[in-house]
Amino acid sequence: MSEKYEVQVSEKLGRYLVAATDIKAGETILSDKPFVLGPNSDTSLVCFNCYLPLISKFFVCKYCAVAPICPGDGCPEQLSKWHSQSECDFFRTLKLTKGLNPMTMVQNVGSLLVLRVVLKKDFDKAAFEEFMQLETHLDMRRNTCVWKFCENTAKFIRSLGVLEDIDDADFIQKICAAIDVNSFEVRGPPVPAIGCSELLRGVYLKAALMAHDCLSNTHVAINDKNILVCHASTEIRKGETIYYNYTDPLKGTKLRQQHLEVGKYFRCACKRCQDVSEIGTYMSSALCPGCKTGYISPSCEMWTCHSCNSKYERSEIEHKIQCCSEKLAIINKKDEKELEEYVKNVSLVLAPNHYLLLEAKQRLAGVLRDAINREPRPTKKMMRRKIELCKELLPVLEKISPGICRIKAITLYELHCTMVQLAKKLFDGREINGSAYLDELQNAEKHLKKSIEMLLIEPGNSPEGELCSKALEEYRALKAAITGVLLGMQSEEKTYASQTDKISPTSNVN
Ligand SMILES: C[S@@+](CC[C@H](N)C(=O)[O-])C[C@H]1O[C@@H](n2cnc3c(N)ncnc32)[C@H](O)[C@@H]1O
Repeated sequence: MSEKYEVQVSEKLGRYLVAATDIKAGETILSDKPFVLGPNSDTSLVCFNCYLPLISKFFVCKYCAVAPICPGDGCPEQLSKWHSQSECDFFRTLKLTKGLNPMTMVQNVGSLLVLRVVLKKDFDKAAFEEFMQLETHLDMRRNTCVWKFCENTAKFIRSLGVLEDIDDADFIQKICAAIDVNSFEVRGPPVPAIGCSELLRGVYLKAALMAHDCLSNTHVAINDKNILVCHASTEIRKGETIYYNYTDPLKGTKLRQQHLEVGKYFRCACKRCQDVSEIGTYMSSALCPGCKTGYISPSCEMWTCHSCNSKYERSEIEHKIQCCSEKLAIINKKDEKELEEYVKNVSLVLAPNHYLLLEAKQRLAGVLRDAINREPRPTKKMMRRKIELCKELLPVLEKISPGICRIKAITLYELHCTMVQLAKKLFDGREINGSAYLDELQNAEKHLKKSIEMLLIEPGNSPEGELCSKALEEYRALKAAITGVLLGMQSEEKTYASQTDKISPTSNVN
């Protein structure tokens, strides 16, 4: 199969991918195995072989007697294994020649990923050279705190004696930088029965070349074998740039830009970043204190109302927004009342789709979902509120993540669940008739169908893939319920018709 993309180079983006052909939404653009995958620099201890968190105790590898690994029966069979033969031999030699202690590796687990890259230079030369071509922004990092932090890794790796044939004094700094600028977050394997997992970082040499845009046209998923699959989230025409969103689309422009500047060393100038209204969502805007209906957004040193044109001091508005942000940081985000109170109060200050309000609303929808699932008799009020929240979130998601989008798929699924539950409750309580019940079920079916269309590209055993299987089962059940209601209505009509048939002659006589 010929590649769906080609690599181009520009002064602004460096290397980047463009579509080599027209690509439809949902089509696979590329799949990529990790060049390296491993724990973060600030991680807690994980098994060096399978990356399961080592919570209370660990064993060391029988062969090298250095690498901390899973205790008991060892690593689960189905998980990828990362403690390679060459690494094991390397540790074993160090143990014998320099007395390398397992505790040294335990204390330096944050440097493991860098060490694994260094070991690749001898065992996977071609890929290693490709890795060393990746963007590093080394000059922007030099003498910053991140540089100083990486010096600890450099010192540790030097102490293992693997850099003796390397002349480049910045060798480890380059590797740390290439990992920081190019890696993808990867969910580590979940601890059986507990479910928690460590967040890992993976470098994918093909996928790393995708440029960023806050309105991306791709959807990236990493499966349980750590293979990254990139699909088009919207149609991409031949010659168009393939964009991946490096940052969180649910954050406002200032936060997204800070994240990109600090972690990826560039200033984003995409359509969303250049538009103070954030493509009409007003996700960083406040309510105009003057007209109370318009939204104010920053323009130069002032904040200006889009509706009445009033102007406000930047510091005054930013202080108000900062207070809303600090308040959200301290409230109990598992408490329905606290979240409702926050939404109520902050709605008097912020635009309705401000990212802080959206975060609170998303959390509130989650708290209501848990309560509805937990309670034997959830109230209609709870269900209506959850439906309202999902309906408020969806149009914003449609604007900031057009096409296939994971959060949108989950929100649509949640919306459908509660619509079905509420409709059933109303119908059983004779508060709506069969026809209104049918309408609600059919509307819920549309949302569920849209959700499934997006979830179908998620890897089978990821949480989203599991949601997809559940959604498919529910789709069948919902179809059956709809047919049941239709049949019920038809037989009622027949009964009604046969009753009127019986009545009619009499009526006619009259
Ligand atoms: C993950 S790398 C992408 C591959 C890189 N262009 C290369 O040649 O190796 C991320 C880097 O690409 C550049 N980049 C990506 N998207 C960009 C954008 N929208 N604007 C400016 N620079 C961008 C930045 O230098 C950023 O740090």
